[in-house]
Amino acid sequence: MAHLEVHALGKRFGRFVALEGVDLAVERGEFVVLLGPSGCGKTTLLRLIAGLERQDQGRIVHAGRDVSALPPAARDYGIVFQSYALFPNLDVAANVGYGLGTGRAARAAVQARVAEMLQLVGLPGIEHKYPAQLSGGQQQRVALARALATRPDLLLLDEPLSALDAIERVRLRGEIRALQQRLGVTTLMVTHDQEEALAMADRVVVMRAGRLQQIGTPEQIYRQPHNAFVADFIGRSNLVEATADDDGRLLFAGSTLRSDALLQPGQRYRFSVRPEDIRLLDTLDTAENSFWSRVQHCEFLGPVSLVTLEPEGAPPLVAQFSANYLGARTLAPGATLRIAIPAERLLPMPEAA
Ligand SMILES: Nc1ncnc2c1ncn2[C@@H]1O[C@H](COP(=O)(O)OP(=O)(O)OP(=O)(O)O)[C@@H](O)[C@H]1O
Repeated sequence: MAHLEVHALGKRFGRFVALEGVDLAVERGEFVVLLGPSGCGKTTLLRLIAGLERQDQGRIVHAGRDVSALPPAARDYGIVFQSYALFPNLDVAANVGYGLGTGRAARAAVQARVAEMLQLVGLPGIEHKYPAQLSGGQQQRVALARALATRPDLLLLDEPLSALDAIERVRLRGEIRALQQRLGVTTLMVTHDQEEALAMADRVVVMRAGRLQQIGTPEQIYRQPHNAFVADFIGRSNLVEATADDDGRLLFAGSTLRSDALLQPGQRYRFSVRPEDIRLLDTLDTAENSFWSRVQHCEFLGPVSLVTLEPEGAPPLVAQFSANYLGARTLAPGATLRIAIPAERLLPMPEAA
């Protein structure tokens, strides 16, 4: 049995179906990220697990206990929200110690635990500051300290980084991941930022319109997307359509391309091709899977360039070439290039889940 299990969970708001048939199993100590576009239901799923919202269908089992009908206080989790939900009129010590009990007897233990938690999140000695005196990143570290102070068995993070600036976001995501690994606390985080999800998660759950699309490691989600939605949502991707000939090779841009997959003659296929998987060849190179393309547009981004290519008789493709890879070559609009897509990168997309 997994540490946290969600079975056939469903939630409606009036006639709107926010979640439908959601099944999820999170192992002890795992960091699982719920990822999807705005409105796909990821926050609703987190709130159901927290007991802040009640499901219409299905069950939630945490550490072998059915918590589906329990109020939030009877469940065993700590939570961090997007906006710094600290009490503005309480100092940091009182915020972090909030759930730790009161009374004279507990005082010394609470003080020690607060100090330990602040040390843990890299902010020792700020007990007497008030939230308004802290930066956004510091406030989220304090919120994290508060969420973990009671030694919860589950940590729930609802877009904890999205209100921070880009540099602080990257720094704090590394800190949260390191802390989670050190404590071994089972964690579920919501984000709409795919880079954040890939960087932090053991497994990513991709959601769309209230349904799960794919669950897998960051590598699986990126390299073997189950459908076009996942391929497009995670990273950039070109959708290439081509028909297999009698030999199971693809007719594309005046060339025949080989795929590592077994293709049925006469059948039309869709492939997701990552921009970084497109190769730029020397003009005279007639390597396997190569074809001509005209440069429509080149976007210089520093370490990489994004180049929009027009293969003959096919929709445009976006390729990504690193500065090192391009060397001294400049890709002027209108230039004709020899391009290749490796056979192992031409794997047909299964249809929508
Ligand atoms: N209390 C509510 N009453 C009515 N509709 C709601 C309520 N909460 C959420 N919804 C709707 O349910 C859908 C899913 O909301 P949810 O907040 O789970 O999405 P999300 O994937 O977290 O998106 P976002 O990143 O924008 O928060 C949205 O269309 C939202 O408008």
